[in-house]
Amino acid sequence: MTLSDTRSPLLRISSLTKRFGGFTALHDVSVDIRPGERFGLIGPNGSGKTTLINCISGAFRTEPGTVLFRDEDIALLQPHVRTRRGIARSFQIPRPFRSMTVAENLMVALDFAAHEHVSAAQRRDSMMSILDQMGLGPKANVSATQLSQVELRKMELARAMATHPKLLISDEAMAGLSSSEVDEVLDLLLSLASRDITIIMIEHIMQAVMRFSERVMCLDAGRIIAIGSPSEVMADQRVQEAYLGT
Ligand SMILES: Nc1ncnc2c1ncn2[C@@H]1O[C@H](COP(=O)(O)OP(=O)(O)OP(=O)(O)O)[C@@H](O)[C@H]1O
Repeated sequence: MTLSDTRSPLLRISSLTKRFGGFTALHDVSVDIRPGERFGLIGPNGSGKTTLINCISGAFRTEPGTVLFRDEDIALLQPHVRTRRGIARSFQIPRPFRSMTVAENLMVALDFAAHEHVSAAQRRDSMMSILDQMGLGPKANVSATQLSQVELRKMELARAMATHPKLLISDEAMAGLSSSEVDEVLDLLLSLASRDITIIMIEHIMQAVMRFSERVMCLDAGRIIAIGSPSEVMADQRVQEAYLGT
C-alpha cells in the first residue's frame, strides 16, 4: 500500500443518485478521490459527467447519496460555501466579465475567496503570481474581450485557482483547441497537480486524459462502467462499446 492509500480520501462520494423527474441521470455512484490525485472523468455525451460535478460543486442537490469533502458532509452546503471550503470549478465555456481586464477578472475571484485579514497588496501579489503561473502575466491589463480561446481557458483556470482550491474540477478546458494549445493547457494542469492540487479532469480528448490521469472513471448512462488506470479503462470492452463506439 502506498502512503497516499493510507490517507483518508479528499472526496468521498457514496451511493449518489440524481433524478430529474422520472429520469435517473446518476445511479448509485460511489467513488473516493485521493488527496493529490489526477483523476480523469470520461463518458459519452449525456452519460452524467456534468451532473456528477454539479453534485460535487453544489449546483445540484443529491438525493439520495452523500458527498464528503475532507471528512465533512457538504451535501447541504451552497456552491459558494463549497468554493470557500476548497472546491473550484472551471467551466467549459469561460464566463469572463467582459468589461474588465484580465487582472480585474482575477481580483473578483480573489476578493470572493480571500479572508478579511488578507490585505489588498497581498491580493494583488497573489493575482500577479497566479497570472504568471498561467503564462498570462503580460496580459494582465488587457481587456478579457481581447483574449484568444486558449488564453480565455487559461484565465478560467486562473480564476478557479484564485479561490485557492484543494480540489479543482476542470470541465473540458481543452475542447476546440489546437493540439499545441491542448498541450499548453495540459502542461498547466500537470504543473498545478504537482503543487498538490487534486484535479478532476473531464475531457473528451483521449490523449489528454491518458497523459494526465493517474486514474480514470468512465460513466455510461449514469453508471460507473469502469475505473482504473488509463490503460485498463481504455482496454475495457464496455468502455470501447459505450464510449468509443467500437
Ligand atoms: N437540469 C436537467 N434537467 C433534466 N435533465 C438533465 C438536466 N441536466 C442533465 N440532464 C440529463 O441528464 C443526462 C446526463 O447529462 P450530463 O450533462 O450530466 O451528461 P455529460 O456526460 O456531461 O454529457 P456531455 O459530455 O455532453 O457534456 C442527460 O440525459 C441530460 O439530458
